[in-house]
Amino acid sequence: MALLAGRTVLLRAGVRLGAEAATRGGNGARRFASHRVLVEPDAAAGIATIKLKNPPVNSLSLEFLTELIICLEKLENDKTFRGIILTSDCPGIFSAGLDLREMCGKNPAHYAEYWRAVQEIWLKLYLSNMVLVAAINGASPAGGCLMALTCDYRVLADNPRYRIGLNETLLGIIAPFWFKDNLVNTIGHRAADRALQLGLLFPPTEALQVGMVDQVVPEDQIHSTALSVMSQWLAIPDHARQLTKSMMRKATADHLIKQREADIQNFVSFISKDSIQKSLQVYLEKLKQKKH
Ligand SMILES: CC/C=C\C/C=C\CCC/C=C/CC(=O)SCCNC(=O)CCNC(=O)[C@H](O)C(C)(C)COP(=O)(O)OP(=O)(O)OC[C@H]1O[C@@H](n2cnc3c(N)ncnc32)[C@H](O)[C@@H]1OP(=O)(O)O
Repeated sequence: MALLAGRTVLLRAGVRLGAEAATRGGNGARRFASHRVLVEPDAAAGIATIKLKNPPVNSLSLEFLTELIICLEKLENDKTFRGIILTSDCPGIFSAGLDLREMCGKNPAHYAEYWRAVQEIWLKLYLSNMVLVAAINGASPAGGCLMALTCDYRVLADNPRYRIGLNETLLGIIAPFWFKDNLVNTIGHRAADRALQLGLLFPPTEALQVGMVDQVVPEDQIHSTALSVMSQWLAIPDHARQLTKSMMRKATADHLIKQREADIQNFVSFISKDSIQKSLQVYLEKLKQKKH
């Protein structure tokens, strides 16, 4: 069982906590990994590296999100860790964002369950007491970008194929208000207005210019850079940094928390529309045909 949104929910079949590997790392720290979320602990440094491993593109399926939520809960409750580096185990892809198959051809109850999990992961990441550094080692569209935007610092590997942004309009869908709020808080209103309307995916140089990421580094330096950024952030006393983080983020998170059920209903009715289903199916089909 896992705690989702203050309520206890049964994990869906296939997401079995019992399937985790729990071993001890070299430094004695407990290492735990689910199927798709690898955690590499460095207890001495107080840092855990989370590697997303849902090949081929780390799309955020309900099962993957559930595993990630459980993993974050565990780390948040483990006093050993003060910082998380969020990165990908899938070469060239940070995350392709929400899994389009969860939003196509399913029933309203499924859409509602899925959207609650999307809200939950965002709240968990955005309000985390730990320092979160995104080591973005691949393409990061839409929900992938959103995950990175929840972090306290973003390092992007310098590869023109690694584009990042909220491209929802290109799919004929709309970034929800809390995606928008997170982006506005990061790059400012004017740049967010343009980026959201045009569904812009920024290559590294432009992403840095617009403030979508904080640093662009050669690919082979991404982890060492994330570690050095982390040590700078961890040098700040936790209580002062955490209260400041909360002061900066609480209003944005509360905006969603207060409207959570209404946001789910909005999503379900929007995504259930025939026209939206058609757009998503066409988009998925285009992705599949790209290779042929
Ligand atoms: C009133 C308003 C109220 C509420 C709100 C309303 C609306 C809700 C808004 C919902 C928000 C959604 C945010 C999202 O995250 S939507 C997802 C957007 N993601 C994308 O656009 C990325 C699409 N993917 C790509 O661009 C490329 O795949 C990528 C650059 C990531 C990788 O390219 P690469 O060439 O390496 O791989 P591909 O051959 O393209 O893909 C491999 C297989 O993976 C499948 N795939 C890719 N992305 C997804 C995905 N997001 N979901 C599911 N499946 C995905 C792809 O089809 C290939 O499959 P196969 O052909 O191998 O079967």
